[in-house]
Amino acid sequence: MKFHTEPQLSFEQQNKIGILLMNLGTPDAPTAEAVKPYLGQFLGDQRVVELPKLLWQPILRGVIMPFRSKASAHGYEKVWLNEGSPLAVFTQRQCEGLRARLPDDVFVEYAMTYNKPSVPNVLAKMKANGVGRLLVVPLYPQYAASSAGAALDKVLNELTKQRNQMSLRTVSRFYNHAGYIQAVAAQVKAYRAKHGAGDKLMFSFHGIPQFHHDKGDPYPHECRATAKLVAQELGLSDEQYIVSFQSQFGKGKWLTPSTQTLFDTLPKQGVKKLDVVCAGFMADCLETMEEIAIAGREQFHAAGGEQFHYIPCLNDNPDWLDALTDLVKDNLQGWLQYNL
Ligand SMILES: C=CC1=C(C)c2cc3[nH]c(cc4nc(cc5[nH]c(cc1n2)c(C)c5CCC(=O)O)C(CCC(=O)O)=C4C)c(C)c3C=C
Ligand SMILES: [Fe+2]
Ligand SMILES: [Fe+2]
Repeated sequence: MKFHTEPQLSFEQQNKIGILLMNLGTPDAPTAEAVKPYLGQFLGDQRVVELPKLLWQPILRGVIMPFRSKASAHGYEKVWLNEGSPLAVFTQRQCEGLRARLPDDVFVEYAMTYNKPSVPNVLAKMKANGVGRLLVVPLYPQYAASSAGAALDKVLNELTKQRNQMSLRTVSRFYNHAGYIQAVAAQVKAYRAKHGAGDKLMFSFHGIPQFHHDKGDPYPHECRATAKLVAQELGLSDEQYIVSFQSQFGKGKWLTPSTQTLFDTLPKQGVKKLDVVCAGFMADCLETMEEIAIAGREQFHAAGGEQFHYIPCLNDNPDWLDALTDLVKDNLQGWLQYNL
């Protein structure tokens, strides 16, 4: 059947408000077997790798998936928590924190763009519980087609299959939301008060291919705007902070300056004490815990750096959960007041 059968609920029971938090997704276990299908889904998405399927799929399946899944699994092993993958653990805690801060009749869930919990399954659960009005919040403050765009695609695609389509609102970005900015600034301030401030504060954001931006993806502008606002909140001058882009994938040109290049060059330019904050990641994950806090630290010290401080992501920080609640409530305007 092209369109789903609707759950057997009375007309009056089908108008609940649902909040869907979204993040990228992560493997089920830190093993090559578990990483392989996850990478296949992720890198098979044309939002992420914009190559024709016929050209890319054989390279992905034949070369990338077998080799990269082994290398990535070693990385995941180093950061895996008792409860599971950090990204999944922190996203789940954010979901619980938001649920606790909203009225009981608002249905709060999270889904992942890749792997599980999948959008089709979570939306089916929401439908069964009477959700008729949906607010989607991808947990990426800065919009990139390859992150928030890919997440929203999954929701929009599911709506094309619903017989009684949900009313839909999306928060495609919140890079300048005051509560988010203040929560990041407070996190940096608290860390520096405890451990001392470095010579520079690095804002390291996940990179994207340069051509995505050239074709209209606003992502780097939003990253720089966030960094500027946080720096202002902290009273930092332009010389006291730097914005860079990490996690380059493949051989094409990505956004610059590259975080990994700066780990090599900054000590030679006299920056011996570096503080790094990954303000574009709402949850610590492989890319922050392994690539920055472990590999980045080693690289910085090998290049002559003396002190490397990694400032954790907001994760389940209550300031951030309060800000997320405000962001959600702002975007529910009208919905909370009226039972349409
Ligand atoms: C801001 C969010 C992200 C953007 C934009 C983004 C773009 C992007 N990523 C890749 C390739 C990989 N990313 C990987 C992991 C990963 N990426 C993000 C976020 C963004 N990616 C997160 C939160 C994570 C961590 C997931 C976890 O389980 O902890 C990986 C997989 C791991 C690895 O093998 O390194 C790849 C691959 C591309 C190509 C891209 C833009 C086009
Ligand atoms: Fe990524
Ligand atoms: Fe630009």
